Amino acid sequence: MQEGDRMVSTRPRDGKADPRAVRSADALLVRVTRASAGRTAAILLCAAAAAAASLALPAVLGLTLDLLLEGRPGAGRALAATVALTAAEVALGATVALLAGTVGARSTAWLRLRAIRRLLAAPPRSVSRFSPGDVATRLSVHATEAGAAPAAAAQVITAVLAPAGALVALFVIDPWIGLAFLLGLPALGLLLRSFARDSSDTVSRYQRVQSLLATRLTDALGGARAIAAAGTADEERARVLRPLGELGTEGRRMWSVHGSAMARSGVLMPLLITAVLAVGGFGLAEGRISVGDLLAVSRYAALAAGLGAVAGPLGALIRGRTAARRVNELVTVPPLTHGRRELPLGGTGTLELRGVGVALDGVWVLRGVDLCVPGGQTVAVVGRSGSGKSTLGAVAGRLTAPDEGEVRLDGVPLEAVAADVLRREVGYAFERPSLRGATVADAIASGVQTPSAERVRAAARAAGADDFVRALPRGYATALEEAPLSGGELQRLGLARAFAHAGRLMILDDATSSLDTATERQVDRALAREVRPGTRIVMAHRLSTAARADQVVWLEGGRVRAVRTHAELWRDPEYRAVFDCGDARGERVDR
Ligand SMILES: Nc1ncnc2c1ncn2[C@@H]1O[C@H](COP(=O)(O)OP(=O)(O)OP(=O)(O)O)[C@@H](O)[C@H]1O
Repeated sequence: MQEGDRMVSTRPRDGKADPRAVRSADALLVRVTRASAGRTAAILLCAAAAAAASLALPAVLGLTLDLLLEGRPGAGRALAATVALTAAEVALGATVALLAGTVGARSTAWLRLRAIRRLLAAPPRSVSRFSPGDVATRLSVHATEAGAAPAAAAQVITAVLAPAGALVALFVIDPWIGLAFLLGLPALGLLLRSFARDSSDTVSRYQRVQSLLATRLTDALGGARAIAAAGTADEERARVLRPLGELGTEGRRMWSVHGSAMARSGVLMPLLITAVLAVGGFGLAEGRISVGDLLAVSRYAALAAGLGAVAGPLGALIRGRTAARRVNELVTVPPLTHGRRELPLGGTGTLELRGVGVALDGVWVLRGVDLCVPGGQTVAVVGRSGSGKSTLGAVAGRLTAPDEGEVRLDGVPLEAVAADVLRREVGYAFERPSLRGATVADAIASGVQTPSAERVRAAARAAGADDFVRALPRGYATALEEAPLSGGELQRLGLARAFAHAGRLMILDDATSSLDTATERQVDRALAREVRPGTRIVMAHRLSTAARADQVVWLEGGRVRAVRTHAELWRDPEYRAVFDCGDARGERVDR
């Protein structure tokens, strides 16, 4: 395994959502809403006040008309009230839009932060089921949609308030008019229900295809060199773009659900308003209502018909809930747990594995591993590709937790050790290190503790990196992205970082594979003389590394086949075959 390994693409499940996943995602939305509770409450209040203003407006307008027609006093004041209510409606509407934007942005940031924290706290093997493209889509597009859900929920509630109030007003003006409107409501209810159901399904499929596209694109970008070398750019482009057809289909389906709901409500609502106005006309003819009342009825009917407009925020809420499920999958990745214990002072790094097993994707890749590495020893872990060397390295330093058994360092179970103590005392170097920091010096220094500039240089010298770093345009102060690094130089910087933070246990996972033999030996000597002494676990494919180690752990199919010195093991042709030296009996060991 390498640091910054490419993650395996997941193929998200299709079809109906698991009810537990829906409940868990809804709980996440409740938590995100609580985080912006004040602003969300302000949206509700302002929108409720805007609804109240729109409800009062037709009554005041009708009264103004009646006063003007009948020449009664007070028409001026009624007109002023009309203007004030209109202004309040506009101002409150603008405030709601502003608050909804702010709540959306804050909620999105909240969700992203939680998801990123959890991804970084989880063991790499749990995170590996999400590809980088999938994670990027969930954190960008889907977090934004989920972040818009709290404001959309508030808007759905308030979008119902004004129509409900308008319906009451219609009944107050004339029960027959109210009844006429009420008769059309079941059709509207059915329409909204079918919109919510169809919309949720299509949105879920659309979001899945979005992730698939991003996954394929990032996979292709990551493997650009291999694609160019293989001359398969056209096939790759076709592979990346293949889901576009499905995206288009799902997109069209999504908008056709939306459009047909709009069209149906577009027919239903004018019909309802016409029916209401007809009944109002009879009421006027029969003297049950005044001309001003009829004007108010026409406005209230339009307001009540605005119930159809709830489809907008309802659609945003549905998209947000579906997107929250995808973000929630990141937020609920089980974290790697840590304890609070210190390691014994002066411990030499004795490592014990007792009955350790690790299962990946339901398959045991390491099983029944019993090992005891005395403090200060260097142990080489050898075995064919896929035999479990990296997994053993990961479990030995609690980058991952074992599924069975226990790992102890200086007698303390690793799961009981505090996270900062663990990362201070257990260091890693990988085949392809992922460097962090603004400059080359920062990259070497990055870790739970910041070593001095002198220690950074000493570590770089020990790792054989000092010469090429000093040859860079600004030496150690060269910006990391401006430092042209070969594979071997990158590895040496990764080693330098591990050396600068050396604790009682250091795990070198194929960390010297790109170094030439002379440099590797020089690094090995410096590691013995200039770096803090401790236990070293070295995953190796090279004969020379195994030969120099105090002991060799020979892995085969996830089990320990033997633990002996290299010289002892060398007599076994099957061991020699691991190094492709099956016939090399008596071959000089490169020490
Ligand atoms: N994230 C993962 N999900 C599922 N299986 C995995 C995962 N990572 C590794 N494996 C499998 O676990 C087994 C052990 O892998 P591991 O990387 O430990 O082997 P290795 O001996 O270090 O191999 P190599 O020498 O090629 O680096 C392999 O069969 C591999 O396919």
